[in-house]
Amino acid sequence: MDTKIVLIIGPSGAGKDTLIKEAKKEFKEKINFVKRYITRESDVNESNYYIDEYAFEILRHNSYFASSWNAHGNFYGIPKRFIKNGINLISISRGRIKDFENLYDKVYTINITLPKEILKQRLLKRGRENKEDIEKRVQREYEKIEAKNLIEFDNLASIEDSKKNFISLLKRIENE
Ligand SMILES: Nc1ncnc2c1ncn2[C@@H]1O[C@H](COP(=O)(O)OP(=O)(O)OP(=O)(O)O)[C@@H](O)[C@H]1O
Repeated sequence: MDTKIVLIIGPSGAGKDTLIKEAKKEFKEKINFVKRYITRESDVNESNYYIDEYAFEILRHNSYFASSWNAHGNFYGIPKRFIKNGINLISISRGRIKDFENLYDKVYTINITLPKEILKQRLLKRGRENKEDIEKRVQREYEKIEAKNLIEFDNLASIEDSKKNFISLLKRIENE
């Protein structure tokens, strides 16, 4: 079985977590939902591994991570040894696509998209951030995505329909 990397990207509120959760229910251990190391405690919705900054730096220095980054003062890293044969699904920011393309032959990038107005409505409904924050998130402009195999995934449909489309997309990649 080939190693395939499926990267999930898209703006905040596009539906990345929702679709990944649905894929987990469908595929279970047939897909490797790749975990990460983080230099902070995981929140209740995450199942990542905590590591302190000192240990993180030693691992990073020794090329332990396929990809690592810093966001809001914390370090995140995806160990190379977490990548398995078959499909590996990883949610990351677009800035890290190249890390994986440099290391692995088969990398697919799925960009979850939504019109800004709908994005805003969904973020408001989710209610995790305040209005000002949401406005900033929605107005964020992104540069063109540079990816070898870029797949645009429109998440306008109902969760039920989008879930089906997302699962068939993953099955197509699995059988390619
Ligand atoms: N197809 C859909 N139809 C309607 N609502 C949806 C759909 N997909 C996701 N949502 C809702 O939109 C909100 C944002 O989705 P989600 O949290 O999965 O986005 P995200 O891309 O993971 O965001 P973030 O990057 O901020 O974590 C959630 O409240 C979710 O229930």
